[in-house]
Amino acid sequence: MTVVLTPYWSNGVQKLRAMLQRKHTLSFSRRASNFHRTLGTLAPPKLPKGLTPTVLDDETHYARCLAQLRSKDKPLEKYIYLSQLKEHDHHMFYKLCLHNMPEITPLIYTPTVGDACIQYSHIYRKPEGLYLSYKDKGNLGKIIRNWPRLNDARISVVTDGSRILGLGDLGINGMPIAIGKLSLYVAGAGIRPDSTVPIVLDLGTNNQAFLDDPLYLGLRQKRISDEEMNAFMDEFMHEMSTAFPKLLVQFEDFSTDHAFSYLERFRNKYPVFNDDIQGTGAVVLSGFLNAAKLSSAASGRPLSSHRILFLGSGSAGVGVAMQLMSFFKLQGLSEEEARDRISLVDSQGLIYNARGPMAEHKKFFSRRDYAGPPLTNLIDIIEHVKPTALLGLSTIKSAFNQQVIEAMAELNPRPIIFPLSNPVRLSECEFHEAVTWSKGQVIFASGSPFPVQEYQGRTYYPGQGNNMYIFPGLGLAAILSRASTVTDIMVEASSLGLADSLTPEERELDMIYPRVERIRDISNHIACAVIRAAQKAGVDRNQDLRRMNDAQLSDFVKSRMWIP
Ligand SMILES: NC(=O)C1=CN([C@@H]2O[C@H](COP(=O)(O)OP(=O)(O)OC[C@H]3O[C@@H](n4cnc5c(N)ncnc54)[C@H](OP(=O)(O)O)[C@@H]3O)[C@@H](O)[C@H]2O)C=CC1
Ligand SMILES: CC(=O)C(=O)O
Ligand SMILES: [Mg+2]
Repeated sequence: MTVVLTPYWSNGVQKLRAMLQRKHTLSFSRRASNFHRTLGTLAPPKLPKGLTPTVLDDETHYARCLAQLRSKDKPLEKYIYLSQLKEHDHHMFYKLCLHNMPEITPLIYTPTVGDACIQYSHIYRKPEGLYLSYKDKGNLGKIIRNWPRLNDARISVVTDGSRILGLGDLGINGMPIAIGKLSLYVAGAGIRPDSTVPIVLDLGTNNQAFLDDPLYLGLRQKRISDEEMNAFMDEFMHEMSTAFPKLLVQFEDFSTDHAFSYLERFRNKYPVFNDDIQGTGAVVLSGFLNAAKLSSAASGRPLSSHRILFLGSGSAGVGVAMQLMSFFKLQGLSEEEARDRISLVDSQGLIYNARGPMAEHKKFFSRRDYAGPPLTNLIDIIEHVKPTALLGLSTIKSAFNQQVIEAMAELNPRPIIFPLSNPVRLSECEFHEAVTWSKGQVIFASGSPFPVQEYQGRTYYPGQGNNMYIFPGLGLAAILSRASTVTDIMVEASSLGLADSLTPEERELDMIYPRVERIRDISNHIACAVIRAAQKAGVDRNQDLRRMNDAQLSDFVKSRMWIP
C-alpha cells in the first residue's frame, strides 16, 4: 500500500501512526509533491522508522539530492546514484536532469553509460526493463505481455547488445544504453516515463570475457546464426506490435550488418527507426549545414563545393553519408554529383571499386574514379581527396593526430572536423587538440561532450554531434501524430528542424548545435517539423493535428510534454 502525504495530511501524522500500529506491513513511498515525508517499509508493531520531524519540501530535497550526487567522486558511482534516485523518485531524478542537463547527460548517457554497460552484470541490482532471450523463442508474446503498463507504452529502445557505442559486443550488458536513451526521451522531449519500454534481446555474446565471468547475467552461449536471428526478430516484432499497438520501436546499437538488414526488413511494416543510421545521419546533417556555412564564409567557396571524407564506414558512417547526400541535393547537385562529394575509408583504407569485393552497405559510396594501389594512410587519403570536412565514426582513438589536423588546416581556412566516435575515450581527437593544432580555425563537433576551450584569449564551444539531439523530438512527433511508419522525409525534417533551432546568440558564438539546456524547446521545434513531414507523407494516423496552424501545433506539442 502506498501512502502519499499531502499538505492537508501533514498534521495528521499521529492518526497515521495509530493506523500503522493496526496494520501488519505497510510500505510507504515518497512522491514528489510540494510537501512529502519519507516513511519506509515498516514491520509491526513498531512505530514508523525514518519519519523525519521536518517536512521535506521539494526545493530543499532537490538541493540535497544534487549535493549527494556531487559528493561522489567517480562517474560510475554517480550513475548508480542516479539510477537509484530514478527508481525511488523519478520526479526528482528528472528535475535534476532538466535543471542540470550539461552535468547530468554525460552521466546517464555517453560517456558514463559505456562504463555502466561494461560493468552492468556487476553493478546490477534489479530488473529495469524487458530481458528477452533466445531461450524464450516461441513464448515472446507471453513474456512481453508481462510488461505492467501495456496500454501506456509508446516508445521502446531495443538493443541486442552487439555493438554498444564503440565498445563492441557487450551482450545483455547493453541494457543501460536502452535505459539511458529512454531517460533522454523523458528529459529531452517530455515523453511520459511510464510510456517507455527498455528492451535487451539476449541472443548470446561472442565476448569471451563475459562468457567466462561468473557474474555475467546473460545466456552463456555464442551469438546465434543469422537465420536463427531473423526468425527470432520476426516473432519479436510481430508480438511487439500486437501487445503494444501504439508503440514506436527504436533499434539501437545492433552490429552494422543487422542494423541495416532489420531497418530494411521492418521499416515499411511497423513504426521503427534505427538511431545509429538515421538519428546519427540527421544530427550530423544538421551540424554540417551550419558548419558548412561558416567554412564557406571563410573560404569564399560555394556550399556545393564541399568534399567530405569519412574515417569509418559502418552503420553510423554510411548512415551519415547517406543523409549528407541531401546537403548536396539542397545545393542543386544531382545524385551522382552528390555521391562524388563523399569518400569513405574503412579498416582497409579508401573504399574504391577496383579494390575488390566489399560489404553491401559500402558499395554505394565506393569510388569509381580511382584505380591505383590501395590508399591506407590517412594523410595520403587527405592529399588525394582534398576534403573540406573530416568525419570520424571509426572507434579509433587519436586517429586524427596533429599531422592530420594540420593537413586539414592547410587545405582549408576553416576545416570541419567531427570526431564522432563514442564514448569519449574512443574519440578520434580531443577538442583542445583540434583547436590548438588548427590554430583556432577548426569547426568542431564530437560524439561525446568535451569542455569549452580558451585559446589565445578566445572562447571556443565544442558542438556535440550526437543523435540525442534528434531522437527525443523525432520520437515525440511519431507518437503524437501516430505515424504508421517513420519515413526518410520525417528524418530529414528532424535534421532541418534542429539546424534551424539555433538562437542568434548561439550563431554569434559560431556554435553549430544549440545549447543542450534548451533541449525541450529544441525537441518542440523538431517535433513540429516532423509532424508536418508525416502529414505530407500521409503516414499520420492522428489527423486532428492537420487542422492546427504552426503556433497551435507548437502549443499542443508543449502541452503534451510531461513535466516532473
Ligand atoms: N555521435 C553519434 O551520435 C554516434 C556515434 N556513433 C559511434 O560511431 C562509431 C562507429 O559505429 P558503427 O558505425 O556502428 O560501428 P562499426 O563497427 O560498424 O564501424 C566502424 C567502422 O570503422 C572502420 N574502422 C575500424 N578500424 C579502422 C581503422 N583503423 N581505420 C579506418 N577505419 C577503421 C571499420 O572498418 P571495417 O568496415 O573494415 O571493419 C568500420 O567501417 C562508434 O564509436 C559509435 O559509438 C554511432 C552512432 C551515433
Ligand atoms: C550515440 C550512439 O547512438 C552511439 O554511439 O551508438
Ligand atoms: Mg547507438
